[in-house]
Amino acid sequence: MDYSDTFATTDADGFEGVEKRLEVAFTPVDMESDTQDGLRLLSRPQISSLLELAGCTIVSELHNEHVDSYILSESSLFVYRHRIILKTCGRTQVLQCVSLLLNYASGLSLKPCFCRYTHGSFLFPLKQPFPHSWFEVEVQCLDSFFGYMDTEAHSLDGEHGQPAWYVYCAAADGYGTSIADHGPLCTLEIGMTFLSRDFTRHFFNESGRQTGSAMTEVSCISKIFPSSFVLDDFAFTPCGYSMNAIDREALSTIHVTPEDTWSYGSFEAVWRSSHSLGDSWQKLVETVISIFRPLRAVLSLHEEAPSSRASSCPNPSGYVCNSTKRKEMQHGTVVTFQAFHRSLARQKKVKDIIRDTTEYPASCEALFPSPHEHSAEGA
Ligand SMILES: C[S@@+](CC[C@H](N)C(=O)[O-])C[C@H]1O[C@@H](n2cnc3c(N)ncnc32)[C@H](O)[C@@H]1O
Repeated sequence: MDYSDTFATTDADGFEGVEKRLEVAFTPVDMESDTQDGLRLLSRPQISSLLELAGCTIVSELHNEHVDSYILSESSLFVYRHRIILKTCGRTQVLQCVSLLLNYASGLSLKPCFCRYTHGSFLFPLKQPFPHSWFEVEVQCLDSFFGYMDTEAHSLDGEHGQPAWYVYCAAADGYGTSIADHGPLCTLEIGMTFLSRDFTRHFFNESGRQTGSAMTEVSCISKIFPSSFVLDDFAFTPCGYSMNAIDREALSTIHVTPEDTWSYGSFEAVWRSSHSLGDSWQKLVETVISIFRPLRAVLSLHEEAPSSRASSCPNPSGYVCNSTKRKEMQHGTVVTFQAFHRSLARQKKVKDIIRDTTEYPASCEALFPSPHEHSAEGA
């Protein structure tokens, strides 16, 4: 089928789907000043001011007893009692809001104890605004806020030695030992480029009448989540899709940029696990990749309670792994990075690959690592 008449684009210069992800964890200045709600006491005007500095706005929201979840014009925001995760794409300037965030947190008697900043290789790096075109400059900017902690920055190589994943971490003294108290977190991020057209065709909405939930169903994204997750999905006009899903403290977020020339999709999941993960997250990766069917995918797993054995993902079916890196961070957490590409054996023609109609998995119920076995302490 020829889709050329169906597809539209929103930006003749190309949309940068690759997100910049900033996570900051806080601790009370002293025990007396600790509150039940912590960062969740930030007012809507305060949140809007932070987002304005980054260059985005709220388009939808969802709340439960642990987390406030927002879909943004450019990706997502999650606010927990002691942790904030802000993920933005396009030409947003996520680091521009750090100063104000620390200010607001200080007003709530909270001080930062951990920061992690990550992103994949941008599709259009030189179109990124300051300080995002160069990782070294981003690191300088982050150090200006968090440099008094233990910091480290790494570029992890993908195919042909090209940097493919960037990670910056800052941790206050004692953060490593406090992980057991706050409950170790696992964060899985997958970035996928050149998505199958059979997948991306579901995310065009020129009439503005398509709903996010219809896109979630028809694309099979709904199959990723057990029924315990509450989904908030949003269809952009004329194209594009974002979704946040929450289940108690666990979160997941998916974003799709479907435009042909710069198609990009991302999947993220954050959950608590003080136990060995088994192979649940690996099955989840297989499922996500079988639904998005990208030509290339990069994966990062950040474990606060790393298992003694290396946690890497076996090749999803039809894919080859061309890079696996494991980095032990100073404060005891571990990042595993992997890069995959579609197997050459299946690459008859790029045209055939992007039109491939591989069957979707029947159901992915119960693959998602369960957050229920862990404490209900705020993240
Ligand atoms: C849904 S957002 C999410 C991008 C995300 N980081 C990803 O993984 O692709 C981007 C998509 O929505 C489209 N879009 C439409 N209106 C938009 C808007 N007002 N702001 C940002 N993106 C918009 C973009 O062209 C693009 O296809």
